[in-house]
Amino acid sequence: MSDTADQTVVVPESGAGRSDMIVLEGVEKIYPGSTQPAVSQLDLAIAQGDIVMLIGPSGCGKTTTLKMINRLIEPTAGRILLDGKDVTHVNGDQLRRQIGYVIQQGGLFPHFSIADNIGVVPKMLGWDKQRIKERADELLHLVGLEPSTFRDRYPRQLSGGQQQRIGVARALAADPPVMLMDEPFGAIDPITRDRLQDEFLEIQRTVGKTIAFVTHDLQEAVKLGDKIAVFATGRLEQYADPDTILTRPANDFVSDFVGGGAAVRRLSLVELAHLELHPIETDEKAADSRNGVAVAEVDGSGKPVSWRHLPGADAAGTPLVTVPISGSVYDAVDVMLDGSASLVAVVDDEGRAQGVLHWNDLVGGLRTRKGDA
Ligand SMILES: Nc1ncnc2c1ncn2[C@@H]1O[C@H](COP(=O)(O)OP(=O)(O)OP(=O)(O)O)[C@@H](O)[C@H]1O
Repeated sequence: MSDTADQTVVVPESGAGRSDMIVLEGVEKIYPGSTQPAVSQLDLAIAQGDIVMLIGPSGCGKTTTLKMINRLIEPTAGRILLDGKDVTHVNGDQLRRQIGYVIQQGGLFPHFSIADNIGVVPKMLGWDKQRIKERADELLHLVGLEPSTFRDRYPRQLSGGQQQRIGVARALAADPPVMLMDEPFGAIDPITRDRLQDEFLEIQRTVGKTIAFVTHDLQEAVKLGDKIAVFATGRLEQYADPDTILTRPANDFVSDFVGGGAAVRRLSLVELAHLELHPIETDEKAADSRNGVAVAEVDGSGKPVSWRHLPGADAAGTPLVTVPISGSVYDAVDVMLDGSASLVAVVDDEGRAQGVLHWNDLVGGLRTRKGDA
């Protein structure tokens, strides 16, 4: 293609010992009757275990790209390799059994029970009934839905968020190495979406799939992506990790697309577990001998419920809000703004206090990271 000279296509370096699981080489799609390619000369390599977010304006070719990977759409030119094997011309039906696919609103079969929806691919693969049933229950557990409550229901008896969880479970059923996700959380309200994203990351920690994920939402791309591929009409403008996309956009298009607010978006890349937190004390007696330490009142299970003492502030007038240490600074800011609190208690998985983050720390914390970069 003549216009590719200035096209920045950065093939990511694979981590040590990791190979590229999905490789697109010179892939192109020209729809019948169209003169312009919907996707043009696309080179993209996705390393094993990575989540790559495909983002860009409406009509730029994200869904076309995704569907070429599982050959729901046939490329007009180029090669697609899965785990090193050229799959450009293998049987499409067989290929799709090895690739999980999740679409908006789950795409569940309305007349199939939840267990049967999850079991669609295993059934096609000839698994026996008992194995399919056990797998459905295992996956319901994994996506946080109680099997005895949900396995015999029908999709219409589930909320949008629950249907989306089933969509993920169904895609994982035959344990495919690769998952394609087309705006899976697009039709979900923001609070549920946030929770589904957290659960999705948690599941990914367990299953370690290689994932191509289409989204419209830059915040979602930054939160979930190991890498982000930014598309303009039919072509890839930048392919890099979220921090690079936000801080070093490759060109004006990416810069305009990212827009303002990059500093706020970067907050979701700073993990609370990596910050030095202020100490918190929950034992009043121990705290008596230590000045300058926040002291929280705890309930019977050791979870902080209110402030007893705050250095330099009125403990009685300050609400105690908490954020899990697995979260990001973005989550901490969200909790503080939501609770009108100038500080937040960071808690572990059991809800026990680990430390305190102050509103005033935020600027300092980010400055440190910027200095590192
Ligand atoms: N079946 C089709 N026949 C002809 N043109 C198509 C077909 N499907 C998509 N297109 C065109 O190809 C281009 C890319 O579409 P695609 O759906 O891949 O974009 P997208 O980035 O996923 O868009 P959106 O964000 O709006 O979902 C668009 O111009 C679209 O009109």
